[in-house]
Amino acid sequence: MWVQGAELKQPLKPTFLCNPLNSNRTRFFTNHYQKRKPFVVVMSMSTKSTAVPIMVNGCNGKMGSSVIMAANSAGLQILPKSFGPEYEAGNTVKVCGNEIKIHGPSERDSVLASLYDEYPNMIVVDYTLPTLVNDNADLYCKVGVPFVMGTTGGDRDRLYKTVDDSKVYAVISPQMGKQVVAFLAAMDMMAEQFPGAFSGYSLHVKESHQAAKLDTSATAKAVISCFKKLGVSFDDQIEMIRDPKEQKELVGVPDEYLSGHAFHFYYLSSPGKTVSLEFQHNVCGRSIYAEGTIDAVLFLAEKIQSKADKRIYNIIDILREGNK
Ligand SMILES: NC(=O)C1=CN([C@@H]2O[C@H](COP(=O)(O)OP(=O)(O)OC[C@H]3O[C@@H](n4cnc5c(N)ncnc54)[C@H](O)[C@@H]3O)[C@@H](O)[C@H]2O)C=CC1
Ligand SMILES: O=C(O)C1=N[C@H](C(=O)O)C[C@H](O)C1
Repeated sequence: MWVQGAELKQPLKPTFLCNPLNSNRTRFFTNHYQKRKPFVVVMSMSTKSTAVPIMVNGCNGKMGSSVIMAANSAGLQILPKSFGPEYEAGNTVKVCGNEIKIHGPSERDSVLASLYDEYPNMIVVDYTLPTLVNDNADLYCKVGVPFVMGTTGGDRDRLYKTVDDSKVYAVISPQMGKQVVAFLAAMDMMAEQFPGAFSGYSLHVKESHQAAKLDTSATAKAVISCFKKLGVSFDDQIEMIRDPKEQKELVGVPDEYLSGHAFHFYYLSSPGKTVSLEFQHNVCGRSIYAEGTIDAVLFLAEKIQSKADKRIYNIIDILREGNK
């Protein structure tokens, strides 16, 4: 990893962008990256390669296919079966050169049990739908197969309880982008260090995601909970932008990323509106999450091998251990 500083002539507004030119690298830029000299942090994806077998559920979705592409590069073994909707059951799809058979909801249990029998060191990666989170996690826990849950939504308390009760190893994170998670962790530390520091301030939050995203940003909700600990009152709705025309015109999403982006804006203002602070983290494409997911798989494989006592992890655990 290398870090290069550049003189900042305007206040720092952290903006996160995937570097579209190189899927294995990501960059932190100050705001308006096209116009200003960047303050750049470049991180290379882990080069550690191991043939951990993974089953990617939702393999032909945006995240599923990005994970498979990253898994190919990392040398993981992609198992040839995936959960999908009933109407796709029996189809074989080709994802980044891997032929994968889709299995519908009615055959999930037997397919997973026999696959786990054949590949006892397999790990499941789940990027399906918010409505499937709990049913899928229940099944992974029933069979006893470790998993990485990237899918957002569902009943999160129930999810953690199921995994905790089953003692299955899992990484659960609605945000797999390690650099975005680092920002979230910093917010959390700020909230712990300075509870109430923004007492009386009001907050407006705007998020833009591809039109197909069904739920409100889980990341925005996590950032808001930190602001609340800092004393900010937030009884407003998160402003969700799902219309591609607005995405281009209001928040400047590049055309090529209308189908896959995550832009987040947080506007804080003091009582009387004499002080304002703004934060944003903007991601184009899926590679940041796919790379974080591969790191999560490798991390989990190590934890399983070392028979770690702790069973449930998040991306902050991975960031911490990766930085030792
Ligand atoms: N944790 C993270 O960092 C990130 C999480 N996400 C979350 O991942 C999830 C998927 O996102 P995308 O890939 O963008 O969505 P997508 O719509 O492109 O993919 C969804 C996939 O689920 C599959 N699916 C539909 N019905 C199914 C069923 N009954 N059983 C199994 N699979 C079924 C679809 O065939 C498709 O492959 C969403 O919850 C999203 O919020 C997305 C990006 C990053
Ligand atoms: O669906 C997405 O795209 C994303 N979902 C996650 C969320 O809801 O926070 C992470 C990121 O925003 C992309």
